[in-house]
Amino acid sequence: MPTLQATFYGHTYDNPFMNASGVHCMTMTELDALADSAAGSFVTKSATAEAREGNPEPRYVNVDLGSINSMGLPNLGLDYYLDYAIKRQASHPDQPFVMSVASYQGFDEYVANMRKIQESDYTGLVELNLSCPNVPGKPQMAYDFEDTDRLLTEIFAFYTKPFGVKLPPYFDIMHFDKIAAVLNQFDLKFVNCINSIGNGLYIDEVTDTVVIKPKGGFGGIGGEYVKPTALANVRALKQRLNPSIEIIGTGGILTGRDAYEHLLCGASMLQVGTQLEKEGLGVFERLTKELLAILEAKGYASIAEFKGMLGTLD
Ligand SMILES: O=C1NC(=O)NC(C(=O)O)N1
Repeated sequence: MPTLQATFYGHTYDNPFMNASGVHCMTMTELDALADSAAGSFVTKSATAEAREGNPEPRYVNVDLGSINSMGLPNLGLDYYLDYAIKRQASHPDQPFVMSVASYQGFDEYVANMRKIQESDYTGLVELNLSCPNVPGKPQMAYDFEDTDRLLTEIFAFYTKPFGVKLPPYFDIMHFDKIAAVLNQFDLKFVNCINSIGNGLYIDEVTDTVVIKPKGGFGGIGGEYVKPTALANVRALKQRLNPSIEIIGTGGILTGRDAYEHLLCGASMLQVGTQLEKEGLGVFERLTKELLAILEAKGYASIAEFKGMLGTLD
C-alpha cells in the first residue's frame, strides 16, 4: 500500500494536503476542525495588525468553474492568531501548522507584524502573504520586485524563525526569473504558488450584473480556471529556486489527479481553497483516496518517486 507521507521543512505529515489560507480558517473553532480533519496540516487566515471587517458583501461567490472573491483581508487580528498559534504549538507539538500574515497598511505593517511574531513564543512556520489582490488602493507586494527585495531584506535583518512567502501568479518568463532572483537571496523555507488570479470579473447570466460588491465586481479567481497557471508557477519556481526553498502548490486542486500534477511539478505540500469551500472538510478524505489510487495504479510506493518528475518533450 503506497504512502502519502509528505516531508516539509523537516516534519513528516500524513499527507500533503492543507487548506488554502482564507478558507475554513478564520476562527479557532474552524482551525481546530481543520486540525481534526483528514488534512495533513493547516494554515490560518492571513492576519493583519488589527482585526478587520473586510470588504462589503457579497464578496465571495462560488461559480461553476471556480470562485471569485474580494474579501479584503477580514480577520480577527494578529494577536488572536498568535495567541491561538502559541497555545496550539504547546498542546500539539507533533502537529506543526502554518500561520499566515498579511498587511493592510503596506510595507511598514508587514515589518511590524513580523517583528511581533519574532518577539513572541511562536516558533513555527509563517506564510508571509505578499499577494492579496483585494485591498482597494493597495498593490500586491510581490508584483513589485524592488519592494519585495527591500521588505525581505528588512525582515531578515531581525527575523530568525522559519518562514515562506505566498506569491501571486506570474505570467511572463522574465517575471519568473526576476522573482526567483529576489527570493534566492534569502533563507526562505518555502514559497506558496499561487494566490488567486487577481482582479477577474464574473457576470451573472440572468441579471447581467457582476456577482460581488467590492471593486465593481473585480475579484480574485480560484478553482478550475487557475490550474494551468498554478502548475506553471509551481514548475517555474521549482526550476529556479534554491533546492532549500520548498514549494507549496495551490490552485485548481479539485481531484487527486490535480494534486498529482502539482506534485509532478515539484510541490511538497498542497493547498485547497475553492474546492474546500464548495465541498467542506470531507474534501480531504476524497483527495487522499484519489491520490492514493493514482500512486497504486502507477506502482509508486511514495510521493518521492515522482515528485518534480514532470516529463518534457525534448
Ligand atoms: O490573499 C488573499 N487572496 C484572496 O484571494 N483573497 C483574500 C482576501 O481578499 O482577504 N486574500
